[in-house]
Amino acid sequence: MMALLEIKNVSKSYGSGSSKVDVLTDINLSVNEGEFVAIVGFSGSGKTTLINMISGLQFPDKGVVLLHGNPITGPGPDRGVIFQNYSLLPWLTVYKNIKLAVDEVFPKMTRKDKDKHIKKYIAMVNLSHAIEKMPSELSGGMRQRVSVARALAMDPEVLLMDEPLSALDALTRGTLQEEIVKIWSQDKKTAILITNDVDEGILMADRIIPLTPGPNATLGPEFKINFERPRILTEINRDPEYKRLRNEILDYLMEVGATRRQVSDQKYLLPNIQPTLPSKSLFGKRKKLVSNS
Ligand SMILES: Nc1ncnc2c1ncn2[C@@H]1O[C@H](COP(=O)(O)OP(=O)(O)OP(=O)(O)O)[C@@H](O)[C@H]1O
Repeated sequence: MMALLEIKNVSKSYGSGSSKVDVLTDINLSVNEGEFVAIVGFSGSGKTTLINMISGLQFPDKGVVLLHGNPITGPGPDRGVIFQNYSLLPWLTVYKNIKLAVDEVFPKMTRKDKDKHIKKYIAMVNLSHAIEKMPSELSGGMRQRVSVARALAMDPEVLLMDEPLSALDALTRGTLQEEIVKIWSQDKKTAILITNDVDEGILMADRIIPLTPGPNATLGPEFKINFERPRILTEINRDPEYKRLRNEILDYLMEVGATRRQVSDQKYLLPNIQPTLPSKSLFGKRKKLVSNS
């Protein structure tokens, strides 16, 4: 069987000359239709870069990313992305944020069907009561749910999730984890989840693949997650196999993390430089350098 998605010998760097950083090196991954794969890794190791190359927002320097055997040339409705930062349009209601995406993917759908379709996904993430609200009137968890509903309403073949739940409180996070898995299994989607949370990976995925720390981050050995579905967190928490697996993955991550630190400690001596911020006084209120989207 041909894999739905194939990443072959992919490498990606940023910058050039002496400031060149080799972020990802020789990434190989093959994902079958209907699979749920979680990639866990350290912050800054290149997880977002990897997901961007699958979604078609960025391209490899070396190697290829194939979908159904064809190289990915850009973003497409076959891949739905759920980002970490919601990315909703602030001037549109919940309904209209989702409608905008649905209009784009299903231009021929009748108004009535479209309305039904949009409302179905809003109900699925339990936001029917907030359908006419603006993003500014919603909590972070609710915004993230809109973003989940929007990605699902586009009915993509592959669901790409870039730490979609990391900004949420534990309770909301747990609910959304369950909702995403439920929809994935009902709608027979293929899912790739990027996360820094091993427990999240164990709860949701069929396989966990670690991304080693950068630079030159690469995918490590895979860990199969064989717990029956539906998985109930409180139940698998008590399973000795859960503890064993969790420790095995964490041990692996710590080991590659520690090795990497040793290597980089020897290699680079970082100069002790304080950044100069464009503020009036060094001790005054810091100016906000980047605005949140
Ligand atoms: N456009 C860019 N130009 C230069 N360097 C970049 C660019 N984008 C990312 N990087 C660098 O590449 C590395 C990997 O970034 P990336 O965002 O893919 O990592 P990540 O694992 O998703 O990080 P995090 O977990 O913090 O979100 C980082 O060191 C980052 O500083």
